[in-house]
Amino acid sequence: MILISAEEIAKHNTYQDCWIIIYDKVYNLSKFLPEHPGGVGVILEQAGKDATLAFSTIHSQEMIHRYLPSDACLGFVDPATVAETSKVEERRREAIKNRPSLNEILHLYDFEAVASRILTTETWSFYNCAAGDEISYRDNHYAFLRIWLRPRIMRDVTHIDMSTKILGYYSSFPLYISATALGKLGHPLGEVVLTRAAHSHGIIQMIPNFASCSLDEMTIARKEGQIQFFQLYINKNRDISRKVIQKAQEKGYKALVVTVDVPSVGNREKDVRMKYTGAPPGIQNEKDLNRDQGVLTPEDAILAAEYGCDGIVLSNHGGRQLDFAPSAIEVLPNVIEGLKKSGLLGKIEVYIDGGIRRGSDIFKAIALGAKAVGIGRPLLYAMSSYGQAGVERALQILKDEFETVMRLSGTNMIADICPNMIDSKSLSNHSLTPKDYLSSNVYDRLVPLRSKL
Ligand code: HEM
Ligand SMILES: Cc1cc2nc3c(=O)[nH]c(=O)nc-3n(C[C@H](O)[C@H](O)[C@H](O)COP(=O)(O)O)c2cc1C
Repeated sequence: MILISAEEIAKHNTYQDCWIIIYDKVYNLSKFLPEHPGGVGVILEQAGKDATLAFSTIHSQEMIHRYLPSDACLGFVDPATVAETSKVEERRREAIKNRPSLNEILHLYDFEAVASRILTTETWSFYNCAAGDEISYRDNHYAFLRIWLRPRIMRDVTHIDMSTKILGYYSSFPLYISATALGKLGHPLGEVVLTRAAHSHGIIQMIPNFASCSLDEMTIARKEGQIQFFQLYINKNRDISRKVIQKAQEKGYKALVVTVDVPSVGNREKDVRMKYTGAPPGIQNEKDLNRDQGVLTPEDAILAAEYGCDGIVLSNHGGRQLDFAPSAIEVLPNVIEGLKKSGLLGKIEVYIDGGIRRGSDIFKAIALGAKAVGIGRPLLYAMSSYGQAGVERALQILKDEFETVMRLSGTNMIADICPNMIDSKSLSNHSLTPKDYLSSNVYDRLVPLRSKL
């Protein structure tokens, strides 16, 4: 067995001379590189390094034998020379190897459990964290548990049409992908994975201003006729924002979604603690934001309508900004009522996000007056654990659950889902939340430092 030191491998890191490590074996990819169907760049980023993780989230192991001649394998990396950081990689590699198969995944919490093992501690903390004691974050989910259904029977539910329109654009069911920054922390292809899955399911993706992928990468990934919206943080220097908007328009994004709830970044303790042990690059960019406040009250909803917005997203930013800001689902009835009283209902579309984990959550939001709902973390977890196939499965699970709830509630189309299909009288009574073991089993508790003493 030929052993090659990590130091030696690191020297072969160029286009002409490219070695990488996959599953402890060293490969000379110099000849294969120009032919790699996924492009030269992704492999060059790994040149001279252990590429197992990047490789295994995209390819199966047998791909190597199918595409590379046997003499491309030069030997094994000498384990004695592997740096400490690779032990982290080793843990992640094991987690990928031992992850359940996709058809064993039954609900969105399964993705969260798998991702918590696969992601680096830093990325997990960034994706999972929320503000303060994470009360708003948890209540985003719990609030849905305070709404019950009022199913109607003796109706013909043979044909269910889940399709709807979001700002006039078709969506196969009332869900869109919310903007979440820094997708490449979780998957080498980043947001492009979400773009492709959104297309497979006929839903709209909201592209984050702070995407890891360039606008070009995401535009190229877009299929003919696919609709994307662009999320924008307004920069203090308005000229910069104007240029970004112009570029987004040129690239064919159909709507601009202005995030107005981040005048400064919330106090995200899980993430902050991780920064002491080394933050993933780029997160600090989030500080460079604008001065407005978020839409969580009827007053601001009316203001947004008066400013001429076509729609609003009720959101507490996934509980990542102001702890004890109410959940979007809880404020939804008040906002609808406020718009109605001002004669603005019907002039502006209302969307919500935060804590959507089940098809029944979507149903409850529609019944209370939302046009559609957005989803953030669960898709990041699905993407990080299983790539595009994972995101597609997550969306399919939600679609199937939603269809079942529609059918068993006696509704055939979205217009049938109205306030009297649900019982929301306990929505604002926070002491009446039932215990949800699935959600609490994957919740990553904030732990005081005492645990280290
Ligand atoms: C042993 C070396 C490798 C072989 C034989 C290989 C082979 C292939 C093949 C055949 C494809 C076409 C798509 C498919 O059939 O899935 C592909 C795509 C791709 N590969 Fe590799 N690859 C290798 C290494 C890597 C590495 C190290 C990365 C690092 C991230 C990578 C990233 C990608 C990406 C991003 C795509 C495009 C996938 C997509 O667009 O969906 N590959 N590769
Ligand atoms: C990791 C992460 C990054 C996010 N980045 C952004 C962002 O860049 N811009 C934005 O407007 N919202 C951002 N959000 C908020 C989401 O758009 C959305 O409001 C939230 O994720 C919904 O809650 P959920 O994760 O429970 O589905 C982010 C959320 C997460 C979890």
